[in-house]
Amino acid sequence: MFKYNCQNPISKVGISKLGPDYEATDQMEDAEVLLIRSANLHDVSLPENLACIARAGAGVNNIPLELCAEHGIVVFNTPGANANGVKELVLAGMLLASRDIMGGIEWVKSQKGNPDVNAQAEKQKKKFAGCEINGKKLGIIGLGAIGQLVANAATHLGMDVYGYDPYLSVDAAWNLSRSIHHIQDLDEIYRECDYITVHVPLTDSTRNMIDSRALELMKDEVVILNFSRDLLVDEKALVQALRSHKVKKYVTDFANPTVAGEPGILVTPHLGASTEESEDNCAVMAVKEMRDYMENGNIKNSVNYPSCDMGRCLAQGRIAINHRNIANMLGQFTSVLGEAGINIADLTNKGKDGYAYTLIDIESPITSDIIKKLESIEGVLRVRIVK
Ligand SMILES: NC(=O)C1=CN([C@@H]2O[C@H](COP(=O)(O)OP(=O)(O)OC[C@H]3O[C@@H](n4cnc5c(N)ncnc54)[C@H](O)[C@@H]3O)[C@@H](O)[C@H]2O)C=CC1
Ligand SMILES: O=C(O)C(=O)COP(=O)(O)O
Repeated sequence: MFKYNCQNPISKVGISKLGPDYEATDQMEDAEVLLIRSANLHDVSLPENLACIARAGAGVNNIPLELCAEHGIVVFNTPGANANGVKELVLAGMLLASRDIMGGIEWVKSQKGNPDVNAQAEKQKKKFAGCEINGKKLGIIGLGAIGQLVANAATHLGMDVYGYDPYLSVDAAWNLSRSIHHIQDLDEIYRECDYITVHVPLTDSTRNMIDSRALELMKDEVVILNFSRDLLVDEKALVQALRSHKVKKYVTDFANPTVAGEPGILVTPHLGASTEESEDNCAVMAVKEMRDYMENGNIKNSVNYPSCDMGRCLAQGRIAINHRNIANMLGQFTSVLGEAGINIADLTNKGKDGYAYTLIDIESPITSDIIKKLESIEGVLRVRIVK
């Protein structure tokens, strides 16, 4: 039986996929598995027996990834599972920024009971008029799961799309419409585009990427959309740019004291992934990844450990070892098992950056002594008996 704890509400469709071997606990410290969305785990102490964290969503800036890796805790996310939900809100954001749709709706609301509202509306409507997005240049920073959906949809809406992503995967490139201009120099996006939308993860290297220098390069009356993370934008500089009419509108999904109530800023309360479909997709994928790890030791879509797949264990037993990505680890593992007379049926070892992971199928039962020996090898972070 595995104990799991949810730090955020997780869709019932996902929870229903857990099966009888999983028991919910309200006590985070008892959990072997955490299922989360945006809960901030940077300031909490992680449970002693925590084996993995499954983030039902894309962004993992709320999780101390390095600390988790150091403790042999594998962190998963669900790439692409909520991308369509975000794409649709980005499209809505572009339209809301182009005409004063919100202002117009509010005006009509304020006319409740006015028998002359129809005639008045015809007079007032010019206040809320705007422009079309058809034919405008859209710059997309980050062409991952969301960026590529936004790019393709925008081309269908008649926009001239400029995309920038220095780490673009081959798969992502295949998915992109051929009419999208592949931009090598980010400044070109800043200089050329009427709408700029950012779809990169928040990391130390992307923090504040839209700063006062970037804002200065932009066209007058640019519209900026941020459905990624608020800290990607220097929002104090952005407010100045709005007040001086350099920026026409800022559309953001992240409420904070700098943007709340500021004229020219449209803020939604982190609604990008809050659709039934995205919530279900993310939860189902998170549960699937987590179960494959807990039950088989396999790793798919981890953000701090390498992928590793040995299928289901058909041997007598399986050991999972999380360790540093350094020389001679495998040799030491096989020596310990060999000295104990345990034959290895199968073995996989994968490394990613500073961390590595080894799965070993064995043909006889393992004892706590052998586990202790494996744990005491320099560089081993965690040993888990999967079967
Ligand atoms: N508002 C919301 O509810 C949601 C927000 N998000 C945010 O959106 C971000 C992106 O999500 P996905 O597209 O699903 O992630 P993804 O991982 O599929 O795509 C991110 C892309 O950014 C690119 N990238 C990284 N650094 C870059 C840089 N310096 N310049 C240009 N491109 C760069 C990567 O190569 C990758 O293609 C997430 O990290 C998260 O912060 C994601 C889902 C929902
Ligand atoms: O997936 C992401 O990165 C998101 O920002 C969505 O967050 P949420 O699951 O709605 O708290």
